[in-house]
Amino acid sequence: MSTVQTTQAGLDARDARPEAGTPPGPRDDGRGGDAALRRLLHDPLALGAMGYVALVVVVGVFAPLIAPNSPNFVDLSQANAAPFSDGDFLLGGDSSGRDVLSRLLWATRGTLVACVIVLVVSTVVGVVGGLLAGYFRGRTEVVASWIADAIMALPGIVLLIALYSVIGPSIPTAMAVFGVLIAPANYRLVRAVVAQVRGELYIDAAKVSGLSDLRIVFRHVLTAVRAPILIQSGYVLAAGIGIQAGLEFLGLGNPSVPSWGGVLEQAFSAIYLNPQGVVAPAVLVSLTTLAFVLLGNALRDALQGSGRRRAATADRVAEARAARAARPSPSTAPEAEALVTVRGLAIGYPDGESDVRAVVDGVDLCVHRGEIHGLVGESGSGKSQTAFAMLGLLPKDATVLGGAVLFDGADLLADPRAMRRARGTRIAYVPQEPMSNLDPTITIGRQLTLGLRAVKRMSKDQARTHLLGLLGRVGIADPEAVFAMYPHQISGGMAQRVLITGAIAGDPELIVADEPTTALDVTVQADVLALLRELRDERGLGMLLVTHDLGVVADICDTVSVMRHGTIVEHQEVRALFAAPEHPYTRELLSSALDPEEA
Ligand SMILES: Nc1ncnc2c1ncn2[C@@H]1O[C@H](COP(=O)(O)OP(=O)(O)OP(=O)(O)O)[C@@H](O)[C@H]1O
Repeated sequence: MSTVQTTQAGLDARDARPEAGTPPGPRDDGRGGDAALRRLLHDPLALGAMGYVALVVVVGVFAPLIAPNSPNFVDLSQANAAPFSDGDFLLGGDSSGRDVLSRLLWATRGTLVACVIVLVVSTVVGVVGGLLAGYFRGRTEVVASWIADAIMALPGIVLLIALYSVIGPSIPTAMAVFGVLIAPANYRLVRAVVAQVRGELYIDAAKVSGLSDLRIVFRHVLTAVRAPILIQSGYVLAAGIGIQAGLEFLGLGNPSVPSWGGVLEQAFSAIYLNPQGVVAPAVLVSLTTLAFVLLGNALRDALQGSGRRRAATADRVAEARAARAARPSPSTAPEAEALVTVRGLAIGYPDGESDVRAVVDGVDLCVHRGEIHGLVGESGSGKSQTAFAMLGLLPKDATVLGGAVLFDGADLLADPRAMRRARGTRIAYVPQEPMSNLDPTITIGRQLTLGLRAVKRMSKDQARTHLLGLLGRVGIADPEAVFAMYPHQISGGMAQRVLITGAIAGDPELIVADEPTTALDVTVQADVLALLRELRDERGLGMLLVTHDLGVVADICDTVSVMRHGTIVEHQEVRALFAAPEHPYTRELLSSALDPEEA
């Protein structure tokens, strides 16, 4: 593999891609940028790297004023003089008697120009290509990807040497060509981000509002690639320094123009006469490359959230937990005869740089056998987070700040093994979006069988017979046919019945259903609710039903907890709640449900 290919592979591997699912751009508001800058300015390595790069730039710009001599000034008495010897030249002289320090200072300009050329060419070619390919897809993407693959297949260093024979010693041209050679790294990065952003609903909304493709690309899509490209730039600059110094070292530069690689090559030729001579140019090239790599890393950490940030958040989590533990604690005993009891549940998420925001704060509730308990409240009140905590399905960045989920004598939050044992067999889940919870690549029968056999010892045939019976029970007219179908071949209502089949297949005692009818049309909603009620009656199941719909609560629930801003404001039997709501928020909720104009 050539040097350029190696560099390119390195650029790809270092991968400045945003974390999966979170293209930074569209979510970057001004505050995000400010927070990233603050993080950068608090990172000592980043500060050191930025300080060093700033120094190099200043030296490059003011080289004529700073350098003690002109780069081609000769003092033969200083030929091959060692650095810091008694002569006039601080870093000694090269084999022609020229001042090494002055040559290095003057060469900084050429190096900076070379870096800018590589950066501009690789960014313009890569970003434009990636934007076009990722946004328009189809033939544009096929052609652009073919060109990118072809460029990546070129033996870069050989090409640059061959170029020398055609254009002569022109480092700017060679660096422009090098920019094109590494542009595919930017192209791939941008194309991947754009392909992801393109599917977002706000892009569809922009199209519908009549914005032209060009404006959508510049206003919405380009912002999404800003951060990854910025991160990649550090690595591109580092690669540019290495390649420029390499070409000069091979003697492919203009000998009359001073360069770091040229000084290194001269020192290397005279290594037996003046071994220390190689140190200064080698250190300069290495330090500058290192500074750009560190800057790239620091930008990545600052823009994507760093370990320091996580550590700071961990401190705040510990503080929040300690503060909660210090409060007078409610009972930690399970409710008498309850199937599951939630006590003082508190869940937090990182907020800003180092804070933790509680989104569920001291929730108490319980569900008995044969009871359907509704958890109702406005959007964002913390209903789903409560349900996810009971299932051990909280997202990675969520933190349990306190509380317990007591089930069969164990606290499922404190005992992950008990949670694993209970989930799928004794506690099951019915999700909101039936279609997105079925794997489109395998048949309904296969995924139901896989799920069932993961929790129950059964042969494939036994599982099939059991599942076909259940599919019939949940109202699927032709279970055999549906068993062999893929998810896209069935309707949303059927998909929800399939998921309910999966939930009851392990014979659970508790079902947690998160808005199980929200994604369905009204008649199918009624059928699914009736099915859940029948299953409760038949099997004596306990059910926690998360919903924002008071109609659903009135239709199916026995008891209800009303949630607002992460806490339960009222707990009642359903009839009592509708007849005499106690909390002002419940009254507000009921009146807006009865009067849709107000809602
Ligand atoms: N991954 C996350 N990171 C940060 N905050 C989150 C995350 N997931 C949820 N939240 C926050 O937690 C709060 C409660 O969310 P939750 O999904 O439980 O609301 P909900 O009551 O179920 O509402 P909805 O019916 O709209 O889903 C919200 O303020 C939400 O912004």
